[in-house]
Amino acid sequence: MNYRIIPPEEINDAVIRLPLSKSISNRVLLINALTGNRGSIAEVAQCDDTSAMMRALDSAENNIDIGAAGTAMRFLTAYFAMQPGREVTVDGTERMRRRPVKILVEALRDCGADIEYVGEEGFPPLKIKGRKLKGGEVSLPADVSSQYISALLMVAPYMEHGLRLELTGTPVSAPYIDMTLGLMKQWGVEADADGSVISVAPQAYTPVDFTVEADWSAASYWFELGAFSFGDIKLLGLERDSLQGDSRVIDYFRNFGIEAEWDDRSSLELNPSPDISPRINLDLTEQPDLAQTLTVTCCVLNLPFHITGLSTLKIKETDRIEALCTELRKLSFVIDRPDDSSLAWEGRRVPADSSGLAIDTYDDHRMALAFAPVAFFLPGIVIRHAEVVSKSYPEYWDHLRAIGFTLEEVADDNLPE
Ligand SMILES: O=C(O)C1=C[C@@H](OP(=O)(O)O)[C@@H](O)[C@H](O)C1
Ligand SMILES: C=C(OP(=O)(O)O)C(=O)O
Repeated sequence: MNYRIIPPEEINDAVIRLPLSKSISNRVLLINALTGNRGSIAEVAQCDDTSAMMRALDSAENNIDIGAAGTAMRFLTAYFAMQPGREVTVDGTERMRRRPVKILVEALRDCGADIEYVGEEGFPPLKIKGRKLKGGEVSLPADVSSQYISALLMVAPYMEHGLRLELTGTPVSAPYIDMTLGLMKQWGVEADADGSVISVAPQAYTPVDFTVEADWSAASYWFELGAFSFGDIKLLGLERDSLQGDSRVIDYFRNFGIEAEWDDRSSLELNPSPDISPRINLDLTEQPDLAQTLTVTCCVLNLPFHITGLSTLKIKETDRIEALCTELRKLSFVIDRPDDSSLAWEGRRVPADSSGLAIDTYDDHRMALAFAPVAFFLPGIVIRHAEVVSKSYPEYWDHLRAIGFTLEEVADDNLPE
């Protein structure tokens, strides 16, 4: 399904109830499963990645398909490894088979887990024979994915000797580790974080009642739209003292003239102003999921930028560095890659590609989510495979329609090659 996007003339008093956080939801589902599902969770995010998690946790089958959900792949590998008597094969999409898990598998093996690679060494699918894990002292590189660390930490309380995890290298996505530790604490499990060492003693989670907050990564697309449209947008459901590192989007968008003001605890008003920074320098080591939003925003507002901390982008739903450079070039922007972990733009443009207005999304929800607001500058821009947003934000297109956007379905035959 391809959508041609026609924006309304202006956006006035838009009110958006954001989807719930998929990262929090997938942790809460896992932790609650470890309590025997005795807690009460009001509601979790309803999207592909949480459905994959719920299906896997409910399944008595031996073959578990987690689709494209990175968190589900990593968290469930740890979960099934510590279920004595359970034997499963965990697999996912073609892309999931290219997303590395070796660091996690080796750390779990060090804890006593029995995990084999079914195909290529270092990648899913994984054959897991569950058993009681011993745990103990484990050292692992923290500069590839924080999800390995979150996975180990969440199951650590049930290891015979607990876990003393030593992180080496410069950690990426650190706020997601804090989110994990914060949620474990709400379920009554204490961890001790001391510099690069995190220790969890043997203990058990206490079931609790929990409400999941809205998703700050999803909020970023509305900040972007606010910056492009100059419209008033109110976002509902966000938590002010959030567990999500992507709440830094508030600070980042001040650069683009967006002042965000809390009406009350969970209602955030975006007020655009013309007060825009002439140049953007950002380090996104802690907020990799904002990379597409921020890069696209800089280009469209014609702001030269240097964004660092992007080393993990190549192993996400697609190689996001490659995808961004290719698609932004279609819109005329020539992006530089000073090194493996940064992107820069100094204002160089070429004539827009003749296939110009059709954006490829590469099975990556964030490509569709971040490029759709560009319609405000380029009415009629097409987002190919618009259905990809269901990974984290299935209601996105309905939300755009509700504030006056027109979305026309376009057949593949009517699009450039
Ligand atoms: O733990 C999580 O919920 C996530 C951690 C991050 O991944 P990495 O730690 O692999 O960067 C982030 O990109 C992903 O969307 C969600
Ligand atoms: C990277 C992402 O998700 P995951 O790694 O969980 O697939 C994302 O949602 O941007």
